Amino acid sequence: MEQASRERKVVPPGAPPTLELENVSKTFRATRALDNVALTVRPGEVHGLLGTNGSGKSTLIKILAGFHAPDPGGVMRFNGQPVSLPLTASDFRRLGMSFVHQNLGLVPSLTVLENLRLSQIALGDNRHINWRKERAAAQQTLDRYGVDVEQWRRIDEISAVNRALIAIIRAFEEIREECERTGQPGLVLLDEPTPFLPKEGVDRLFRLMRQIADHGSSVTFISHDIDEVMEITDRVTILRDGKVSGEIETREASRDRMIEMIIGRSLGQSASVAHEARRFEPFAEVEDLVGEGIPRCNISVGRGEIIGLTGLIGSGYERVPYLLFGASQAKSGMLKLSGGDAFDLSGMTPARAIQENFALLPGDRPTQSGVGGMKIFENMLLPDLDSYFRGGFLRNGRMRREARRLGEEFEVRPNDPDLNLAALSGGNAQKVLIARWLKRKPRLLLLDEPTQGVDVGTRANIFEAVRRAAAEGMSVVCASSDAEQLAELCDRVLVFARGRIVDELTGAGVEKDRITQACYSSLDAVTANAPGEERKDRTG
Ligand SMILES: Nc1ncnc2c1ncn2[C@@H]1O[C@H](COP(=O)(O)OP(=O)(O)OP(=O)(O)O)[C@@H](O)[C@H]1O
Repeated sequence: MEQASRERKVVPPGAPPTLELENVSKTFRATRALDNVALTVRPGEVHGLLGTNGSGKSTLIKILAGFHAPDPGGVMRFNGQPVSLPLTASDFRRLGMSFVHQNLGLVPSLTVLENLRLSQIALGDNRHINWRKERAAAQQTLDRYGVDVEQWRRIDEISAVNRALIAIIRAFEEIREECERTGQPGLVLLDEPTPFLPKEGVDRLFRLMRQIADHGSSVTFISHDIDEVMEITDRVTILRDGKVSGEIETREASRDRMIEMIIGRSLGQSASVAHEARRFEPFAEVEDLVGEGIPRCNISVGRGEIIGLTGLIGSGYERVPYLLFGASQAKSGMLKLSGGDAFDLSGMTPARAIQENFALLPGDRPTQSGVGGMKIFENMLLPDLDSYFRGGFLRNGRMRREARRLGEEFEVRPNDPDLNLAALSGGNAQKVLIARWLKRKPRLLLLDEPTQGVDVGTRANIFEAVRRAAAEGMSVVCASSDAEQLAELCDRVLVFARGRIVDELTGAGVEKDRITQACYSSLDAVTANAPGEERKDRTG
């Protein structure tokens, strides 16, 4: 991928770093989340903060947001001025820092205008809001960043890309006035803002980040996507087990070197898969599935086959796993299994699906799948509780041992079955939930963005575990917007547009660039094919 322009405009020579941290540590009971961390972010720089799941990235961001107090002894300077730690929750704005957290922090039921001007409105005289003035200010902001969104639309009505853009613009606007007042650069910290976005959306976000950096402020960017990191960052700092394990200029690092610095080993060949077109025994036929956003679709899945569902955001592919599991109600459709069983999908429920030994790993795992207040071992073994009862008593010891073994296999850190799920980092919580379903050996595994937020090393392990289970006969349907992930994992990929399957890639056609290309040509295909469903078939 081509690197964006590295032209700088207004950074005076000899300017101090925007942010400097030294000896920052954070201990949560037995966990040393950060251990004497040092971080330097220069003015006008896009700085990547990388590391495996649980390496301490979010903890560091939360210290800067005044959410966590670090252990005593840490040093912080902002634009060369000492800042005393811990920060309070209002310090960051005064200093000129703002944040975009993973959930973007927008209010879905409010309009673009209200979200953009929320803090100004809240700080002003809210007995009389001058909407004409607010509208003009919001339009000026949108124009300044070249973003074309209707400001009266509610946030939940606009695209995922535009939502992310609005969150980033708002973060930058929050610091702009302070920076103009002090003449000092500010810092926007982005914690994985790009998941789920198609390539074109990521490109727009990156242009915006560059625009911010070109005006002398800095951006700190957390991501597990190495290609994105290579494309957008100037320099990266890498955390491993709470310590800084490296700092490097991006242009001096190859992709493999970067991965090695993050996971502490080379990925080897495990992440690639040979794509010869294979034949599978039939396992399931989905016939005439109709549901919200899906006018009609038919899918066949072989026994042991891994099929990917993809398309541009909003094309409907992401709804299919939920409709098959009964987590969203289908209007009609049949699921026919090769053994002769047939299910009316309009009456499917998650309880029925679990009874049939189907499993669903939803995309929004923290809220839809795991129970944060329950311990790791309870979360892992929840669907199997029956098998751990003896004489009316739950055999906690056996459950803990099993959970620890699974934790080792899936590299959960820290591997302590008695911790609450909520105490794990996002990626580690995901590993627990993936382990939970794979342990059950489901007949049909339905995945939505299965390795979202999971680091590159663990991602390879998870794919290997899924492939192993598929080799033993488990069928997999995986919805994902990540072409690279689909190419690594799937035997066959179905491309959706406007709720219909418009393309099918098999064999050598299951390749990152071809998948991306198929997503972009999908809209033409649906226009040409509508209203029927004649899909192209590409075996490459
Ligand atoms: N509130 C908490 N209580 C106890 N332990 C915590 C808490 N928050 C984080 N930790 C622990 O601190 C360590 C660092 O977690 P952190 O969330 O910072 O990792 P991360 O690098 O952001 O990971 P990911 O890429 O998965 O988001 C982990 O071992 C985690 O379990």
